[in-house]
Amino acid sequence: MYILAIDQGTTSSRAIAFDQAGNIVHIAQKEFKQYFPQPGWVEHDANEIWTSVGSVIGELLSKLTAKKIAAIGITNQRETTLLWDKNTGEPIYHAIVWQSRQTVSICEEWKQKGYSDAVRQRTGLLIDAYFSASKIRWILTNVPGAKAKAENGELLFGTIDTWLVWKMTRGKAHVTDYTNASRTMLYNIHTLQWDKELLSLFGIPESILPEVRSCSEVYGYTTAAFGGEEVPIAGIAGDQQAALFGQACFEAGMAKNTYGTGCFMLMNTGAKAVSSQNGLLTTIAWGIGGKTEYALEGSIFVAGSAIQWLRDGLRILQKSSDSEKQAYSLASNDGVYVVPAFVGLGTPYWDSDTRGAIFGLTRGTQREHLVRATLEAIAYQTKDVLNAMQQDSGIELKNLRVDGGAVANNFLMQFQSDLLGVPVVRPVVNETTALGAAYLAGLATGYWKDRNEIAQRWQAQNTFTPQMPIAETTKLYKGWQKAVEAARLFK
Ligand SMILES: Nc1ncnc2c1ncn2[C@@H]1O[C@H](COP(=O)(O)OP(=O)(O)O)[C@@H](O)[C@H]1O
Ligand SMILES: O=P(O)(O)OC[C@H](O)CO
Repeated sequence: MYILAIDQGTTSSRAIAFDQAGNIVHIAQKEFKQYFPQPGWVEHDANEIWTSVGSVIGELLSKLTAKKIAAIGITNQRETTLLWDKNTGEPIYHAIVWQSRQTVSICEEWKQKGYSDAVRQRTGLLIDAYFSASKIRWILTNVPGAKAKAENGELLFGTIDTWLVWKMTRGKAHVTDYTNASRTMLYNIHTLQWDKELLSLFGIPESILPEVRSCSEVYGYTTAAFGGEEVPIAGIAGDQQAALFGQACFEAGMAKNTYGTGCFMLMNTGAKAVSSQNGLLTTIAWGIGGKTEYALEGSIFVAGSAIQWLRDGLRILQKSSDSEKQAYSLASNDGVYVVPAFVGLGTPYWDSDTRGAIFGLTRGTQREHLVRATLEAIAYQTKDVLNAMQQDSGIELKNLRVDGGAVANNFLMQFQSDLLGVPVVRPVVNETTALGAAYLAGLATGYWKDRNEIAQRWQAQNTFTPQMPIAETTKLYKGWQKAVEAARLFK
């Protein structure tokens, strides 16, 4: 028997079957369309997401058969917001993606009305277009008839986990989990309830919200998509929390960084919700068996997507992986810095208006410099986040567990370790997000016994240790800080 994880990410959907040892048995992946209706807006068609998920599940079932699947775990791009008609099941607007900036003015208004403290204290977040609340508000305001339908109880809201479970159970379950709820800006992470006061301030009716459940329990059973097999859907977590779980960061003080489209560093803070003074988010790591654990999170909006920009925008790379060789072809960045603030800056700046910039160009600058500087920017942004994290938690990081598409890049990993001054550890199974979701589903159904069993299975594939003299990394990092400061002046 296997556990099936569905990882519904920003650019692609994956289905992965894991065996008892936590190894990948089969994997299927499908990209889907990104919509950019206006500058700074990012949207998805939720039906296309569902089709892509159906297609990867179908591909896997053609190899495995549904009878061999013991349970399903779901993990998803977080915050991305969808409203659909309860009766017809049709979305009333595209899903507004986490990266999208179309609700910046709504957030500005909420800040001016003085809601920031309440939001921070109750949800652990800051008011930003990143989170679901302003996206819901935008749809209710801008889609004709949406407000009336919502008030009549005819609309349902969901992040993508909710949409997938609803589709897979044919509308029987309208649920989410603590981690996804904690990214809506509507959920009180201390009392574990939708916050009625925030809902009323934001004009969002509670009737559209899903029921919030733990991360590891049976929410419902599949129907048609599995050839009629009733397979339990038994784990849900937002992708960054799932990766923290898949990396077996079970002790307070353990942290992981995922290098995908963006970069997300989460540190487990145990039963304590640590509030940040340095632009980090306080969020739910997971809630299992009546116990809630928390995390501090630093969110970097542009990481791997800056490499995609080099490839598809500037067209100076053929493949993302070519970036490693090009970076290594230079002995240094020769003073060139790229600030990839394409959709503003997240932690610790939370600055929606700054845009990308390049500094330090000379007549001798070559494309390799841009490639190297872009990779370095991913590592510098991670250092910004870790500095904030160490200050807020008072914890000195012992090592950083890493995962995501861009960790294949050895230049990036080595530079990251040099810059942070701690070992950077890449695990054998890089699909930690899916693995985390599989573990949550497997724990709920007795496929795995407990977390100890999982922690023992975690294995390092490669450890990068600091090599560069501290004087050099200090100088490089100062250059980055100057570059960010200068980029922020240009608005
Ligand atoms: N060798 C590499 N070097 C640098 N970046 C890479 C490399 N391979 C993949 N990437 C980047 O990693 C990202 C894909 O990672 P993935 O974890 O699949 O992202 P997501 O889950 O956000 O869709 C892409 O943005 C891509 O540019
Ligand atoms: O789909 P990813 O891996 O880019 O992750 C997106 C994050 O969940 C956004 O908060």
